[in-house]
Amino acid sequence: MIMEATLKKYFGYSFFRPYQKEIIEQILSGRDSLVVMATGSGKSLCYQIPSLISGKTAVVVSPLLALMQDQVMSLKQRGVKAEYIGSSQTNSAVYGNAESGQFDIVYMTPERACSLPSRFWSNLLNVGICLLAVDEAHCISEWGHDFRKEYKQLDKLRGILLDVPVIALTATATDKVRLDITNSLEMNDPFIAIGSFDRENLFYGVKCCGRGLPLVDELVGEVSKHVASSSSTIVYCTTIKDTEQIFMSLKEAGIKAAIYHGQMANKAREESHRSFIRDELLVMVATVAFGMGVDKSNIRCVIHYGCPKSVETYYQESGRCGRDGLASTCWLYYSRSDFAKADFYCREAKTESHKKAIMESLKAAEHYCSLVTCRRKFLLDYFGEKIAANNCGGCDNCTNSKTERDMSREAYLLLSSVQSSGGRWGINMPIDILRGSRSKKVREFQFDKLPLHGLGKDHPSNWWKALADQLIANGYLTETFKDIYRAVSVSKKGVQFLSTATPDRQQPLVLAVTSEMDEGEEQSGSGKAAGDLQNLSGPEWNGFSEAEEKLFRLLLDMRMNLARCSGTAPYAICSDQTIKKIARTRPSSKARLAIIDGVNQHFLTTYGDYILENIHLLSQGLNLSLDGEASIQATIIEKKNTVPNCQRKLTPAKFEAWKMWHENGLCIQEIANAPGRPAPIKEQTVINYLLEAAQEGLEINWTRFCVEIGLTRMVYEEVQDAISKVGSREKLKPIKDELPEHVSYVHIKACFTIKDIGMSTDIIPADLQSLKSCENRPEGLHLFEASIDMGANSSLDGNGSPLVCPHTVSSPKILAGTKQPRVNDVLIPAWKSQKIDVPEEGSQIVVEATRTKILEWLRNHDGVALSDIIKHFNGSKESVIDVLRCLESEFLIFKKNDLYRVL
Ligand SMILES: Nc1ncnc2c1ncn2[C@@H]1O[C@H](COP(=O)(O)OP(=O)(O)OP(=O)(O)O)[C@@H](O)[C@H]1O
Repeated sequence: MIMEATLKKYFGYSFFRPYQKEIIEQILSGRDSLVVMATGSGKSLCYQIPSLISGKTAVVVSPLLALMQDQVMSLKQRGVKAEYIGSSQTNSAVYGNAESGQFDIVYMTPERACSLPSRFWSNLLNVGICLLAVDEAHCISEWGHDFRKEYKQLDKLRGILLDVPVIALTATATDKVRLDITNSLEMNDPFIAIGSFDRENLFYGVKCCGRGLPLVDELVGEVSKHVASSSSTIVYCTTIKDTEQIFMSLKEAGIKAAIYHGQMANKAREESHRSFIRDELLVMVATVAFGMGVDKSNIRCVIHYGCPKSVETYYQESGRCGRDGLASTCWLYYSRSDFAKADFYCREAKTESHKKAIMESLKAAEHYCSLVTCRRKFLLDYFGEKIAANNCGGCDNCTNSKTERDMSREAYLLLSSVQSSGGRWGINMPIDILRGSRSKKVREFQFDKLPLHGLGKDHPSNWWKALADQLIANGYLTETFKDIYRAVSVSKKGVQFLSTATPDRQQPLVLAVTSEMDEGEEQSGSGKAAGDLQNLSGPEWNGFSEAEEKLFRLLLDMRMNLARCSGTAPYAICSDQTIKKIARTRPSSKARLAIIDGVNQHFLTTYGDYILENIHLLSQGLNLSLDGEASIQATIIEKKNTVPNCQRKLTPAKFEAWKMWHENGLCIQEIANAPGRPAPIKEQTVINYLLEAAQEGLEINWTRFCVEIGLTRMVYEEVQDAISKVGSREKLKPIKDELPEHVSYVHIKACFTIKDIGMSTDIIPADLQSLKSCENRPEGLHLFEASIDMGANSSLDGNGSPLVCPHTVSSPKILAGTKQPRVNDVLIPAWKSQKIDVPEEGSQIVVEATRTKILEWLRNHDGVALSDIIKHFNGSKESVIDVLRCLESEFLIFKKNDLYRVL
């Protein structure tokens, strides 16, 4: 319980993401842990929360000072006592305070950690260390892509910090690297958590500058689009020269950008970093020296200018956008000449095997560039994660309509040319032969005498290279490396193809016409991708009205001002995601502001009043009502298909069930027992019908549906966790086995549907008690009596889950002297409220519901339902709820599983 309370208090979140809770539990129990989870998946919380719970210091080893400073800045904005020890630390008291355990979290580099005197450690041990975290732990391994020898020496600390659990964290680690980490840190039976690498909110796209496309112009256009919408972009270049060139091109186009590379002075680099993370400059043009662990959560786009050196680095660098979970884009711009940079990348290699590893990495990155299939699938596959679907809907290859055609003749020519030239050259030689080159080499080997010579003149060289990529990807050609040189030969599959072919007849071979091949076709344009991004962002933001969009922008400006006044970065105050939620719900009180995801105690107490005042004024100016979630919910629903023309795929029984629920407003239970049926059907069957209707695109008021089946956001998160653990959705049973009893198959199926049709989880009530039931009724239906449910209109589905029929409840007994509950009052779901026994008039002494009294009473009771609180305070429901809301917003109490507790 304390874990959730701590999460909300300091970070403002109501739910843990997959694995976070288990990892924290393991660390708190003293067990070493290795965490391999995607960039932005929330690894940091795993070492931050244990310290806040245990009251002991967490020591975090992190590779870069800039990264530590960012982390410390963000943590301070959350009310966490954090500091770093390092050369740029200007506060001389930090060292002493750290040693005496004054901080929750202390950051330091590996060099610093290994050079601190043993007295520091023994003093800190005396006051208490809860963990030693090694962030970016792949730096330990020579097999990792950022090897740092200082990381190798961290094992020294194990001898000093006896019994202190070590947690190593990284976003990318192959099996070899994982083993290196656990061995090097002398981990003892570590708990290993490996999360999914899928970043669902990221769109992946590649652009190639075949046909002399003005790539830089294209890039400038893309960046200016993001600047226009006030969002941040990183452009990664492979060389300092490119970095300067792109920086200048942006400047010429009037785009202000920061620049960052290794030849700049430290101070200038720091200034660039600072102005980018504080949103003073929205674009950063940098070499890959920039960004390890950059914490800025609102980067909307990462562009790579030039093919990266490996898939690992690409995944990590591109993953720096969209850390707040909002839709973001990763573009890779490359030209074929990038593929000839092997010697540039190999210059650091000291051994043959290292050179080989670099070449293999480069080959994989090139493969990513020339893919014609799903890019997400490729990336996940690369990290050993299998997905069944071939179309992710979130990459250029899956969203652009692909042209395919039979290329058997061209394939025949290329394969023959490779074979005739002996299969020992790179792809350029066979292509030169086909294109009729009379170069010295061609003549020297008499390839100009081959019958194929000149037969491929019709296509430019890059056309043939694009075909070669596909033949390699499809296994007709094999590419091997010798030193930094590559050789292409015909594979077994290719030989088979050739053996059945003649110059005039070949077996059909249908391949994609890539942008490099199709000269008449437009390149996959950024305009298209922008549309695709909308799909990724989910319906919640598409439901923004113009006025709400304006409010969102104004609130971003307000956050910028707050950040400037507080000397911090805007994202450290709260994420864009949280601002969007505020713009959407427009809370009128602190209590309502507090329940928004991302709003923590520090934020509420420091900025709460100011923000509420602004929301009030700005909403008034824009003619927006406060507490507007319901109206937005309606907008979202309106946006969905309201015309039930999807009847076509539903059987009459299913469509009828949907109509009864949606149009006639009957609840699930009523539909199951509808008069006129020869025999009642199971409620579970009705639910399945409704879910199928939703999948067919019919409108469903999800909030109402969730209330009826008892699905809360917590249950949804639990189901997502279970899916991650099981690793597949194919079978329900293993997922159900991972879940607590109260989560039924019905819940699991509903979660699947919500996710599959791309609904935002915001439509799922955070808790059922605080729902305003009438807002969830279909338009024009007012069957619900304004009443507290005292009746027994609850029933169980096939799995023992409560089903609630909110509007078929009996009238409550209302105490004289208390106010009649209004339409918008809190609904107590039937199954929760059955045991409420509202006292008869005058039968009890009235206990006044004041802050102090409620707080004191809760202190003496561990976990109390709202109904029992109301009962104790003599049913004076309205004031009880008001007081509870206040106490909740002040983080004095919290609610979990519908029970109130003191924090
Ligand atoms: N339980 C949660 N609910 C909502 N947001 C969360 C949760 N946990 C973390 N986040 C947010 O997700 C974002 C990324 O988290 P974090 O910085 O910990 O990622 P990370 O895995 O350490 O990434 P990297 O590998 O890049 O360092 C942050 O903005 C963080 O506040």
